Formats: sequence, structure tokens, C-alpha cells
Amino acid sequence: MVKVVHQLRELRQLLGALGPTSFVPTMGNLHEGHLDLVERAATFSQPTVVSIFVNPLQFAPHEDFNAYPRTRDADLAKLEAKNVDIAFVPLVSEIYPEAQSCFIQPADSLGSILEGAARPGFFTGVATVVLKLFNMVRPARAIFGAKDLQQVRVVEAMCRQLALDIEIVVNPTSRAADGLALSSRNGYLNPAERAEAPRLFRVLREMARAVGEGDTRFLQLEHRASAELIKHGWAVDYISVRRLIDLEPPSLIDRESLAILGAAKLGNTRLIDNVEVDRRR
Ligand SMILES: Nc1ncnc2c1ncn2[C@@H]1O[C@H](COP(=O)(O)OP(=O)(O)OP(=O)(O)O)[C@@H](O)[C@H]1O
Ligand SMILES: CC(C)(CO)[C@@H](O)C(=O)[O-]
Ligand code: BAL
Repeated sequence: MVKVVHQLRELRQLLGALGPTSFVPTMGNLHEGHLDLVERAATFSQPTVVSIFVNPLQFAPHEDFNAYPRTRDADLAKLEAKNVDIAFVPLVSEIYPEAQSCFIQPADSLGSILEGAARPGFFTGVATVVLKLFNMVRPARAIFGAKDLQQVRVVEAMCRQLALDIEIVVNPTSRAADGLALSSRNGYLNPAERAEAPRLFRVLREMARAVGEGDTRFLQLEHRASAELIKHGWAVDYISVRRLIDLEPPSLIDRESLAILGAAKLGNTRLIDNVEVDRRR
């Protein structure tokens, strides 16, 4: 039976009896992508803790904090079916008990680019809540999805820079049959937008193929991909070729591992995705 816990006090009591755990932080509205993270957690053969918390700190005032889907009972049934040990479902007041809080601000070189440029303050909100959840759960490891690649890099850097003894495990992006990365925000799409949405993955995959085959005209490729999306009604935040390791722009001389990252809006729905480059030349 999954144990549903709302308060830190109870969480600590339960954890004391469990020993080292694997932890999957989420904002709920669980889909197969989340459940794949839970399955990955189970491969470590230690108890699994999943948190469900829609973190107000990572939403700007004009963003979708209030509209964000909250499907608690369905989420808990899915965690029960996956044999999760603890579902930690705190109230906002449990995570932020004081009116003012200190924050974890990622280095600008990582926290203020790409998603951080499009959503100022976003990674301060993410890093702060992730550190807080880590301190509450004190897991041996935490599992994150590659769909949010920059979030993974921010969390890895935080663990490195603040000497946290937590292994960060990255699980591949789970996709629908047509390639669209699974995401809670896909639920905002109307049928016509849902049919259009896989184009983001397709243009990123096409760019990754071109770069993998040796095309180094990155700016031209980025412009072409953006134009293709704009032509089909998207508003593009960025499409960018980056070094996989630190998301810096690549140099033309070194043969670094690369990824193509993109974020764009279809109607009112903002989607992100990324594709690693398989370099053949
Ligand atoms: N399609 C996916 N594949 C792999 N991991 C995923 C996928 N979607 C979400 N995750 C991971 O699940 C964890 C919790 O993410 P979150 O609850 O924000 O879900 P989401 O579907 O990404 O929602 P949103 O639409 O808000 O971005 C994160 O580590 C995230 O990277
Ligand atoms: C890591 C996270 C749970 C922090 O709120 C969130 O950013 C998410 O769901 O990806
Ligand atoms: N999955 C990332 C969390 C967010 O967009 O707020």
C-alpha cells in the first residue's frame, strides 16, 4: 500500500524505518513519462518515494500555476499500482512555512540561458524546491527526466556545487507514438493543436540529423527550424544547438557531444523538447 504523507514530521518517521530511498520529484498529473521514472527508481531495489507538489515559486505571476492540472486521486492510484512506498504530498505551507524564504540561485551561465531566459526566476524556484525536497526526503538518489534537460543540468550543478551526496539519475524522454514528448501541459492542447504538436520533435530531430552528419551551420539550421515552426502557427522561444555537458554554445573545432533544445508556444500552450545529436562525422 502506498503511504500518503502530507507532513514532514510523519515523512521523517516513516523514512527512519525504510533506510536509503530512490526519489522521484513531480508536480503530479502523472503520465507514462512519470511512471517510467518510477519504474527506473524501482530498478535500484530500495524503497521509492514520489513527491507531488505544484511549486508556486517556479511559476511567474502570468504563468499557469492556478490552471496547472491537479489530479491527486488518479495520481495516487497510479503510484499504488507501481508499488511506490511513500507519496509525499505536502501543502504549500509545509514547504514554505515562512512568508520569506532564502533561495538557491543557480549560476547565471546555466540558470539564465534558454529556459531561464524565457522564464526569469524559474530555475531559482526549481533549485530551491528541489533542495528543500532533498533535505526532507534525504534520498540516496533522485530520478529526473531528460525531457527537462536544462533542469537536470541545474540540479546536477547544485549537487556538485553544494556538495550534496545524492546520485542524479537521468531517464530518457518518454514519447507518444507520434513523437510528442509526454507532458502534463499536453492536456491544454485542443485536437488541432495536438495534431500539430509533434512538429517540435520533428524539427529538432531533423536538426540533430543534419548536425550529426557534419553540418556546422548552426545559426542557419536554427533559423530554418524556427521558420518551419512559425509557418505552422508556433511562437518560438528558442531552438538552439548546445553542448550536452553544460548547455554552452558549441565550439566549431572540438568534437563535443551536442543536443538540440527547443521551446515554443502553440496557442496558449508552451512545450519544450530536446534531442541528442548522434555524431557520425
Ligand atoms: N516525457 C517525459 N519523459 C521523461 N521524463 C519526463 C517526461 N515528462 C516529465 N518528465 C519528468 O518528470 C519529472 C516531473 O515533471 P513534471 O511533473 O513537471 O511533469 P511534466 O509532464 O514535465 O509537466 P510540465 O508539463 O509541467 O512540464 C521531471 O523530472 C520531468 O523531467
Ligand atoms: C523538479 C520539479 C518537481 C520541481 O518542482 C519540477 O520542476 C518538475 O516537475 O519537473
Ligand atoms: N517540468 C518542468 C516544470 C515546469 O515547467 O514548471
